[in-house]
Parts: sequence; structure tokens; C-alpha cells
Amino acid sequence: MVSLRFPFLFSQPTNLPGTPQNHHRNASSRHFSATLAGATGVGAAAAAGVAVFSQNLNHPFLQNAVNLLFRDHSSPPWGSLSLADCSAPVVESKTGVSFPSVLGNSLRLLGIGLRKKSILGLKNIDVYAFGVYANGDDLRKLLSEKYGKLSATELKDNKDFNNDLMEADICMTVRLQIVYSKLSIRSVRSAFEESVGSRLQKFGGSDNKELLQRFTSQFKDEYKIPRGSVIDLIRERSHILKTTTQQVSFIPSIFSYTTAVFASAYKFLDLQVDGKEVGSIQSKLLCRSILDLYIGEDPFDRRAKEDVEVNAASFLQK
Ligand SMILES: CCCCCCCCCCCC(=O)O
Repeated sequence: MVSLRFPFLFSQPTNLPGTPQNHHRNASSRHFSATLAGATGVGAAAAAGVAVFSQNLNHPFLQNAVNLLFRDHSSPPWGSLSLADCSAPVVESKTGVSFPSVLGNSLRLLGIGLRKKSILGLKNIDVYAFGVYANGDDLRKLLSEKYGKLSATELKDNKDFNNDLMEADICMTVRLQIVYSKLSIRSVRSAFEESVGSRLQKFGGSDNKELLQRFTSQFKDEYKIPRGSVIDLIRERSHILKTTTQQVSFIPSIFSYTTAVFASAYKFLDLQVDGKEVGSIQSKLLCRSILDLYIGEDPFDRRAKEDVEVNAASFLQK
């Protein structure tokens, strides 16, 4: 059986019908089940709340909210995930942010990590958690002939394999989930200018200002990026980089809760999700430059890069 490696210890599955099982290094899902169980019998409003809440649990923002509410910092940070139970979301241990193990039926989660940034060289902030996904069939089709005979250990830190992952026509997505609460769209643009700009220069030379400008100008002033927002950087077939965002906003709850059980959760029941395509650009260089931030030579989170390599390798040996 193919085994995916992730740096977490996973919890027991919840028993909520329709609720994704959380691969989690802590006891949050158990707490959450107990909370819901305790709520039965508190009236129709609460029951309706449970129904809406369970439906919304598929949304990353709500999963993250639950994770943050019930996070337990005492569990050890290591674990492993096999494909047998890979339908469960995986939780980034420091932030409690949750990543679905499969995106849109075909993209498989290969690794997750944390992007930190230092502000004025004084303090390090956690800006977003990220998950790297790839289409398993593409991996097999495009890379197994060349690398299928090598073990995952041999493929970890293998420069050719790493390059091919970034350059081949493999559908991949990097999902960013914002954890820093004071992010302006201007700082998003300038962070991309700096990080993607340096990669465009590295791989394409200095004549790529226009490409960088086309990419960063997609992030228009009207977008808001509150904590919990999701940005998907999607490499589609033929090296098209599609960028989408999911912003969240709240409207007043129509439910009136008679119990404190949902006091901390009710505000999520009327969550509105606004999924938008920010733009699409066809450029192999741009796709490669974006991926390089996460799985290239000098990645934001080295551990995440290693996980991606090892887990991508496991698809080739099937
Ligand atoms: C105050 C820090 C601002 C950092 C904003 C980063 C937002 C997304 C940028 C994505 C690319 C990158 O991580 O460099």
C-alpha cells in the first residue's frame, strides 16, 4: 500500500454523519463530537444549528475555526497517513488550519507547511498555512517511467525529480490559508512582487517585469483578505496559472440560541463564502516560479518540501 508521510499525529475520526474525519494531532474532533452530543435535546433551534453546522464543516474556514477553538498543544508532532484513510483532512499543527486531503476529486494533498515572515527584522509572524496538491495520475503518467524504480528516500532531495515536479505538465495546486489577521491586499501584492519576482529573475532573467506586473495586478484593491481567507494557486494543464480566492464574511445569525453550547460556534453558521477567480495567466515560467517558493531549492518550509517529494514519489511506485 502506498503510504503518505505527514508531520502530524492524527486523532480518532468523529462520528458525525457527513462530517469529514480530521487527521489531527490533537483531541479537537473528539471534543467537538462531545459538544454536539451534549447539545441534543436543547431544542429545535439548536438541532437546526447542528444541521447547518455539519453541512458547513466541509468548508476549510469552518474546519479551521473548530480546530482553533479546541486545539490541544500537548500532542507530539509526528504521525503518518496511509492512502486507506486519506479522505480525512489534515491539520497544520501550529495554526490549527485544516486541509482537505483531496481537492476537486483528483488533486491529492502531498504536504503542508507554514509561511512565516519577519517584520522589520524584529519579529516573525505566521502569515499563512499552505498545502501542496498534485494530480496522482499526472504524476504517474509523466514521471513514473523516469523515476518509478527509485525509492522515496532516493527521490527526496533528488534535484532532477524536484525540477521535473515543477516543470512537467502536472496539474498542481498550492492552497494558501491566511492566518495573519492584519493582511492588506497591498501587502499581498508586495509579498508576491518580492518572492515571485526573485524567482522570475532566477529562472527567466531580468526581462520579466511585465509578467510579474500582470500577476500581481490580479490582486485588486477591492479584495479583502481576512484571517481564514483561502487563495488557490492552480497550475492547470499547459502551464496555465489560475488564481482563485475564497473570502469569508458574516451575516447576522437567524438562529437564537438558548444554550451556551454553541456560543462560540454560532457565528460560523451563517458563514458566506465568496469564491472568485482572480485571473489566469499562461506561463510556464510563472508556474515554475510559484512552485519554487514551496518546493524549490530555498522553500518557505523545508519540511513541507520534503513531504511533497516523498509523497509524490509514493505515487510513482504503484
Ligand atoms: C506582513 C506580511 C505580509 C505577507 C503577505 C503574504 C501574502 C501572500 C503572498 C504569497 C507569496 C509569499 O508568501 O511570498
